[in-house]
Amino acid sequence: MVLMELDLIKVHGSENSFFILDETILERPLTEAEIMKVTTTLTNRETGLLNGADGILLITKSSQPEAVAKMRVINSDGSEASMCGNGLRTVARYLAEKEQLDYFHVETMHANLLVQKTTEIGNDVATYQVEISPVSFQTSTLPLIGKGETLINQPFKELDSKLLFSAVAVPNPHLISFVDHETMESPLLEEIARFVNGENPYFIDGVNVSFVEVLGKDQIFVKTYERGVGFTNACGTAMSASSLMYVLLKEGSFDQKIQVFNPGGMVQTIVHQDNEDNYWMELIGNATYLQKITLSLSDAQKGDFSNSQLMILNENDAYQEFIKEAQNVLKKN
Ligand SMILES: N[C@@H](CCC[C@H](N)C(=O)O)C(=O)O
Repeated sequence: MVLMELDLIKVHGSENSFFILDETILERPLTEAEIMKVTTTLTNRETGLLNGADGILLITKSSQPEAVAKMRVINSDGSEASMCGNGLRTVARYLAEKEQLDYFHVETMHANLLVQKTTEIGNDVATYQVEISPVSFQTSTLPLIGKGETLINQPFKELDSKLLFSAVAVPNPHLISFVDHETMESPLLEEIARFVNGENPYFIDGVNVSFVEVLGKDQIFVKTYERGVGFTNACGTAMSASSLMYVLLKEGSFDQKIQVFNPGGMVQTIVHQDNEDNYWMELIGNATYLQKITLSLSDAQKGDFSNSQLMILNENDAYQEFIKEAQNVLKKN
């Protein structure tokens, strides 16, 4: 029997890390069971490939005439998410280079999103700009049960007695609270996130939970505990949703660049509102390749990486340099 080979690229967007797996170049599509097994095995932080990752970004054929391909997002626990902002930047780069395009649509679970190559955010840092939409404040879209039609900057006493929370789908579900520095550093985010991602009566499908600290005019810091993963260095949809809340609730403005710092670096966002009162965001940041890996499907499922072929790419030094400079700018302000 001929073994089916998988070509993977380990990538990161703000150190939110993934394996890109292009199913369109395989001999046959993977079964759902294979996708689940490969994801949980490769991404495991202790036993996975190259210290694991936060998920798999699966590229499949699109059924939509305007889209170049479809991106599926599989969290490290094997659950499927509707969107991934940091991941979409890296998929945009992969498809841009494969198809020789600079500006195109990628199909995601709920929308075809516009992506484009853009001016480098730092020296030699491949940078992509992606659309984050559709946005909904209807609690039924997250879903969030028992808290009315919307929850925007309101108390949620079952989670905390003092904080105010906003629930927004972009379209994956986010729960956001603006906090002070001391609260940001406390164990509260993890406690709340574990509760709403375990058996609970409110978020029956779980939710990504973020604390946001305002650092200055158009500068925020966002830390996220992701549904299906746990703490990640950054979550692109969370940073976009947090930017929207910053514009709606704090001193941010529409159509203005916001710098969003996160434990893995920094991105830029722009929040827009159209004539029909719909919101959408642009997320701008790195799309960094770390390694290219070839291994058989059966080894990927077994977690045997001894026969895998590895090519290390030298892009991360430029990214680390960019982070150093971004943090210096922050210190000076
Ligand atoms: N890290 C991603 C979001 C990935 C999906 C999320 N864990 C979910 O289940 O909704 C991002 O950059 O947006």
